[in-house]
Amino acid sequence: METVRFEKDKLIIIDQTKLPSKKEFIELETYKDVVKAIKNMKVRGAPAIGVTAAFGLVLASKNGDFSYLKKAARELKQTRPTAVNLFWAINEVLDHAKKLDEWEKAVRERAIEIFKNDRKINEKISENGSEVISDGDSVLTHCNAGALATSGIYGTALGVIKRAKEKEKEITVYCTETRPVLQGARLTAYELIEDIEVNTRLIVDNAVGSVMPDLDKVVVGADRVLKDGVANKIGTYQIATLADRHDVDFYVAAPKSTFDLDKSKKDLDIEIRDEKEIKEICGCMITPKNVKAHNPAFDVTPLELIDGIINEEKIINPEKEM
Ligand SMILES: CSC[C@@H](O)[C@@H](O)C(=O)COP(=O)(O)O
Repeated sequence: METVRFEKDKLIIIDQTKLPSKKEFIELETYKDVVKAIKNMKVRGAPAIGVTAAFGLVLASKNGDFSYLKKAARELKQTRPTAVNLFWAINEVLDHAKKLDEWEKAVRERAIEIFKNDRKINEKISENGSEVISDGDSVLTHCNAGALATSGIYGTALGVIKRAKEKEKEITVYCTETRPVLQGARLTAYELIEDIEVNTRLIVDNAVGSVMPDLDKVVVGADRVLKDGVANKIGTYQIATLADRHDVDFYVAAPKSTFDLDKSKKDLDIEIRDEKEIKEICGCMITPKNVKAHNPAFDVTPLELIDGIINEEKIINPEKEM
């Protein structure tokens, strides 16, 4: 699954809004193209938007003017507010560029490094997380935290499942549709059956309570690990609450670049997306035209509902170690 690649001074991404019906790649030639692609969710998922923004800066650096690079960084930071990886990756590239005289070269070097490291980190998260999955487990995941949400190959939460499957553990994966953008129905279901080839059951979001008694584990990704909770796709908090009620272990898989432990829930800017995402399906209005919809894209799960946060180093017990 190739989410992002940088080739001949162009950024090539798979258009995630078209999946699974079309596997279409688009070429981004300027940082403005990258801004649009992130806003429109052609690329999405915390690590993937970080990596894409880093390459957006490479495209901006071709202009040769450092103030243009800083302008690009400001605009890229305004695309989506919640996932910290976006801000982390942009700051990493800028800091590296400031250190070297040949700043254009530095921008490119750091962006490529972030991309390559993300792949290695995903592999480590997947290996660490695969240890919590037992043979015969039924595991639920929400949204898409797979290869498509990262630089590729493993992903985070889906990487845990992929690695467990590689270790020949028999697993059944329940995946939620994840309204309103349907990352679960379109992207996770696709990765689970096409790439991971695991026994998969797609469920509507409202079915989580009904299947919870049959589950052994929940594994999700994260957009920001805060000192008092984990921000992830809207609906994660209610899944964690149900898991707690049914004594099902709830895990978050996320790289250290998703950690922002100086901030707490009250500091978080939760993205509110266009109400059209709720009111329309495939461009067709399904609600009364004038109804007001409220569309927060993320929620925060308090640490006491989380049994472990799996990163590239270890599995953290959030209540004891954070
Ligand atoms: C490894 S991806 C982790 C998260 O970014 C993922 O779970 C998620 O919430 C994605 O939201 P999205 O709105 O699709 O960007």
